[in-house]
Amino acid sequence: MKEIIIATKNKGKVKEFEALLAPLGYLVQSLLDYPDSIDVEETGTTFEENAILKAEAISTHYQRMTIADDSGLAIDYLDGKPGIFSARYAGLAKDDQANINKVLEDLTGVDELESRSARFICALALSIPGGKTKTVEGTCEGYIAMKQQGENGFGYDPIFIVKNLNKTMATLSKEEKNRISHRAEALEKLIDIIDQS
Ligand SMILES: O=c1[nH]c(=O)c2ncn([C@@H]3O[C@H](COP(=O)(O)OP(=O)(O)OP(=O)(O)O)[C@@H](O)[C@H]3O)c2[nH]1
Ligand SMILES: [Mg+2]
Repeated sequence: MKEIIIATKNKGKVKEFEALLAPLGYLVQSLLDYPDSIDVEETGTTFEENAILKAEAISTHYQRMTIADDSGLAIDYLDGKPGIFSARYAGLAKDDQANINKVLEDLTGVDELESRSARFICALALSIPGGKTKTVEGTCEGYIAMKQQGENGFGYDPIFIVKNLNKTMATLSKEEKNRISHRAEALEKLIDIIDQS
């Protein structure tokens, strides 16, 4: 069994990585399995920089192959915000509902769906002890809904309308989300790199 650590404490991400990697024969662990793990500060200025910081710190600490995910929502009308600050947009508490409320408030009066365009971005970094860190990125295009809908997923999923599907990410089953998400796209690219190395 190939073992891999996902350098995250986000339960929503962990579930998605497990669903995507287990069928490929990976035994997935995360920082939820290591509650006393080191804290890595996200001091980078891009998703990619933050993913590298998290992946390298954890792979060095545990001497194991590690993937880190830094991701978020970029809204065109807000010049790319909340961006790398997506998890803490409404404050340090990382409260998904408070973050959703803040985005909906920020877009008050923006009534055309076309003007509410946005994308999810996911940067993944793969760090293998003694090796050179590799990075990839995936995106998922869509629009910010006028109100939230759906219970599935996590984060901003209830207000993110997936382009072409015309429904929010939180109304998709986990299999559907894992076919079209920014995370799935990035992970597909990363698996190709792992297979070649
Ligand atoms: O609706 C969503 N569907 C997604 O698929 C998704 N992916 C990311 N996000 C948002 O972006 C933040 C990441 O910030 P982030 O990469 O720093 O992660 P995090 O702080 O939650 O955990 P960690 O991995 O750093 O431990 C998250 O908290 C979410 O708010 C998403 N929202
Ligand atoms: Mg984080």
